[in-house]
Amino acid sequence: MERYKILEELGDGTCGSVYKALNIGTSEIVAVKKMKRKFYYWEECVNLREVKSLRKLNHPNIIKLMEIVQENNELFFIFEYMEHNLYQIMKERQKSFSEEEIRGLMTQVLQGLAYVHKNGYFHRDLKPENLLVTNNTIKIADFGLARELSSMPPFTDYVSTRWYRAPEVLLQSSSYTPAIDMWAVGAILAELFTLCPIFPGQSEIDQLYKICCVLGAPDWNTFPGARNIARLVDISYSEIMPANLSDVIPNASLEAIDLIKQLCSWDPLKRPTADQCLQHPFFHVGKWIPHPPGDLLQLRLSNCGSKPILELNLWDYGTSRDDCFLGLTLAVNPSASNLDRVNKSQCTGEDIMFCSGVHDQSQQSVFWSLFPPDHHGITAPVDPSLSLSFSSMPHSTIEATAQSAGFGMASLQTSILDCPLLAMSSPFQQG
Ligand SMILES: Nc1ncnc2c1ncn2[C@@H]1O[C@H](COP(=O)(O)OP(=O)(O)OP(=O)(O)O)[C@@H](O)[C@H]1O
Repeated sequence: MERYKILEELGDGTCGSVYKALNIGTSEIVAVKKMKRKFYYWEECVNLREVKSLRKLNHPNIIKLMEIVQENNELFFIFEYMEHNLYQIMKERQKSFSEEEIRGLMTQVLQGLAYVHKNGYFHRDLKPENLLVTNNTIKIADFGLARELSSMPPFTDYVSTRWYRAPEVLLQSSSYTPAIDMWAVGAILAELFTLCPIFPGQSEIDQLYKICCVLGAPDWNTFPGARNIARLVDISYSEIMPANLSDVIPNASLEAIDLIKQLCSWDPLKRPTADQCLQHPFFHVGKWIPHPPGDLLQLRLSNCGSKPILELNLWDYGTSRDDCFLGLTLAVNPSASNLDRVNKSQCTGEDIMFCSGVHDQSQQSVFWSLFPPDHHGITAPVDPSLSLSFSSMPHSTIEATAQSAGFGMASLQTSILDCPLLAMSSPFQQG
């Protein structure tokens, strides 16, 4: 270990203490986990769950185990270093994450988790402290409790931190599945919105009670073979009514609420897998438009304070000649102050608020513009303040920075119809 210079302690966990360290030879910053128990034989070391699982798992969203050092009956894991963990980030944050940020984080967690599950493991201790973050990258860490799917139940040993512990674990079911990780994902997703744990139980019984307060009592038959079912029976006698999840997480969209509901299902069989989650509409409402080579397709609405954020996915318009020649004009009635700001800051006299080419070849471009409703002959519909029309417009060179992008017309309509200020009105007109 003389190759490493310990710089500071990062965390003190159940199994080990973690330090930030410098690899003197390479000048690389690493995280060193010094295991608390002694290891006398190399076989003992390589048989550790953390070693067995991490040696097999290689994914951009899973923390990389770089080296294992056994020295003087002590065992050290050398990991790639990450600057923060999600718990610290949430604790220090003053305002909640935007849904776009949450989508970005959760997509990565789910991709990492899907990979873990596909490779025959489940993590069993997912919690914000075990999600490590550097810049915008998040990685799953602490595979100390990871378990091979093929290992035989019953899994009776300690599993997962209480607040993120699935009901079947609290009730000591005879077997656990990767669905226990999906429960934790649901609880973490909810917490990303509110910055508070959704089920902050103070004991195992209180944990079940807190879950009942949000979800209501479960079906008795959900947990056959659960050794602690009496715990739930006691609680359920108090006839707790389920809460409205939208009241518990008021800043979450309906899509997010639906995903959290599915993930936090009492019944493990009803929870979606990590792959299924990634297909959920929550991840497809406002996805980023991938930047085409050589161009930035950017629509900055939220920075101007306009509501709602309108997002269009150009890929929904296909690549056929007709599609590409179609200029998409989006006419919205933003608030006057927003409009002023945008016009002054970006458009210098033009009424086009935002637009962007896709490729350099103008004939291949699809672009959109955002107009105040009464300019250039585009009149606002009688009542609703949004209209959409297609027209062939000259290609503008005004550039805007991409803030968000991307959903198809179907979801645009849905969100618009949900919002009284933005009922969809005028029909599409092909120019
Ligand atoms: N690669 C890393 N880079 C930076 N910090 C890390 C890294 N690995 C772990 N940490 C920090 O150390 C803390 C403890 O690490 P870890 O969870 O691996 O230890 P543990 O003993 O298994 O803990 P637990 O009691 O949660 O099981 C983490 O919450 C994290 O803040």
